This record gives sequence, structure tokens and C-alpha cells, in this order.
Amino acid sequence: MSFFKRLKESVSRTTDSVTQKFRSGLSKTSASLVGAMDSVFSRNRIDEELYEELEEVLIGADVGVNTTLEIVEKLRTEVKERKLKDPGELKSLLSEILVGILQGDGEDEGMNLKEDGLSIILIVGVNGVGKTTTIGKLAHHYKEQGRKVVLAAGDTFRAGAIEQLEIWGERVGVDVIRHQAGSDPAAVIYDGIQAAKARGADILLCDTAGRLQNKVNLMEELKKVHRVISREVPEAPHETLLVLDSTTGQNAMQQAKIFHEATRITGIVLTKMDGTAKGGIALAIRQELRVPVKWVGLGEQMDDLQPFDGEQFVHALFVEDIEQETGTDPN
Ligand SMILES: Nc1nc2c(ncn2[C@@H]2O[C@H](COP(=O)(O)OP(=O)(O)OP(=O)(O)O)[C@@H](O)[C@H]2O)c(=O)[nH]1
Repeated sequence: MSFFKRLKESVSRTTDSVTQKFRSGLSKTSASLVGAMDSVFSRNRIDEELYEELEEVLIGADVGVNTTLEIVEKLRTEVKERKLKDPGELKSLLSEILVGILQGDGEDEGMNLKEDGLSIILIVGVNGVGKTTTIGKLAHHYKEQGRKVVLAAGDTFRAGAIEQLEIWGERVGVDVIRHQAGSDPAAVIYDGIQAAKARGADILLCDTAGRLQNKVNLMEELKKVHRVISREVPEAPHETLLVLDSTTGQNAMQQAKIFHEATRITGIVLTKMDGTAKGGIALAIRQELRVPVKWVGLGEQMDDLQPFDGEQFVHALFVEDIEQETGTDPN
């Protein structure tokens, strides 16, 4: 059975609305990537020029140079082993390789939250990447699941950030613990933990400031917040999610490296995937940082945050070809 067929069957086991969200959210990347790949895979034979053209397409989609070279190397090896001759067969093989990269070893993919008792999620990232919106969306997601959620406004550097979080709190219908602008973020987080415990919350989402201009301060602040959290709740934070704006491409990679040095990141949230044709950044992040992408932002609305799924992602990119090969109606 071809990989496309298996992928189609696997994706069809999830709900249509999720598949639809991935498809429409990733339509810009899909349109540009698939168009460019069609020219690669409609070449007459599998040769050096084909591989070079494919490298250009992948790098152009922000897959990153190292990850692109690894992908193309894997493709070469598989082509030899499977003795493929027809360039038309490469798309299914390529999608198989991409799913393999996105799934990694598969061990750390989901959110590591407790069944009972308070789970703490620390959210880090620079200003403007969609941090506050992501916290609002996550709060909505978990509230929909029937969990009690509290937010802690730990980005005390800007008054605007606190107010924005309060607006999201009202919109979603969850409590927000805040102090005045300029106060100690660790003190806000401490109060957030006490409030979450007193109110019997399941999940505390902690916002933090993200000023990269001063790396030493950033590290110190994050370390202090971390200390307070793990002192108050053993094994916490259960997740430290780094929010990255996918439209900023390799800049996002740089940010990821700096935050990774400052604190242990357990997952990535890639926002604004709907606004970019360069969604290949998800592959670069997974491969080069060895940190799983756990969520993707596919729009501005409350329910436009989806748990990341490598198969859904690749399916959304190649859906037209999958339908053609498996011979069924996309809907
Ligand atoms: N299209 C789209 N827009 C998004 C997404 N996530 C966030 N945004 C928008 O990005 C802008 C910035 O988001 P914020 O949540 O304010 O960013 P922030 O990182 O909290 O920034 P500060 O509050 O300034 O620190 C807002 O206009 C959001 O609506 C997404 O997944 N898709």
C-alpha cells in the first residue's frame, strides 16, 4: 500500500473539522509548496538536477538548510533502496519522510499534564508573536474539556500585556491573577499558584515577559519564575511552551535557540501558520532543535489553535495529490 493511501486512512480517523482546519490554515504553504514541487516531480528522470531543484523548493519554504539536506539525503537513500525510477513516485515517498521527521521518536508529542491536581504551563516568547492570544486559546481549549483554568499575568513589563490577558480571561470566562505593571513577575506567578490551589483549578497558564534585548535579565527572570513554580508544586512546570511566530522564519529559529539556553523548553507553539506560505519552519524546528511542535495557530479566533499532528500537517500540504492517487473525492 502506498504511503499516501496509509496517510489518507490514518487522517480519516480524526474528525472532519480538524482535517478541514489544517487544510484551510495551511492553504498558503500548500499552494506554494505543491506548485513548486509539481515542477520538480514532473521532470523526466530522477537525477542530480531534480534533487537540487527540490532542495531549492524546501529551503524556499523555510525548511532550513540543514533539515533540507537531511531530507534530500534520506530521499536519495530510499530511491536507491526501493529502486525507484519514476519522479512521479517521489511525492508519496517525500511525504513519508516528512511525517517521520515531524513525529520524531513520538514519545514527547502530547501535553504532559496531570490527571488529578494542578498542572502548570509556563508560556514564554517575545512580544508580538501571539503569546497572549495563545494563552487565551489554550484556556478555551481546556475549559471546553471541562477543566478549571486560571491565568497568571506574569508579563508585568507592559501594562498593555496585563490588560490584554484580562480581556482574554473575560472572553473565555476564566479568572486572571494580576499585579500592577512593573511588579515582580515571580510574585504574580506565586499568587497565581496560591489562587489556583485555593480555587481547585486543574490548569494554571502563566504568561511571562519576553525581552530578548537583555538576555541576562531574561534568563534570570525565567529562572526565578521557574524556582517559585517548582518550589510550590513538585514536578512543575509540567510544560514550558515557547511561542514562535511562523511568519518570521529563520528569526524564529534564532529566538528558539536563545530561549532554549535560558530555560528547558518542552514544546513549541507555532502561531500564524495561516498567514504564511513558509510553514516548512515546523520541520526545521522539529529537526534542528529536537523539540516537538505541540500546537499550531491557524487563525485569530478562540478555537483556531490545534494540537500539532504531523500526519494532518503533511496531509494538508499534499491533499490534492493524495486524492488523485487514491482516487476519491477530497470531501
Ligand atoms: N492569523 C493569525 N493571527 C494570530 C495568530 N495568533 C495570534 N495572532 C495575532 O497576532 C497578533 C499578536 O498577538 P498577541 O497575542 O497580542 O501577541 P503577544 O505575543 O501576546 O504580544 P504582546 O501582547 O504584545 O506581548 C494579534 O493581532 C493576534 O490576533 C494565529 O495563529 N493566526
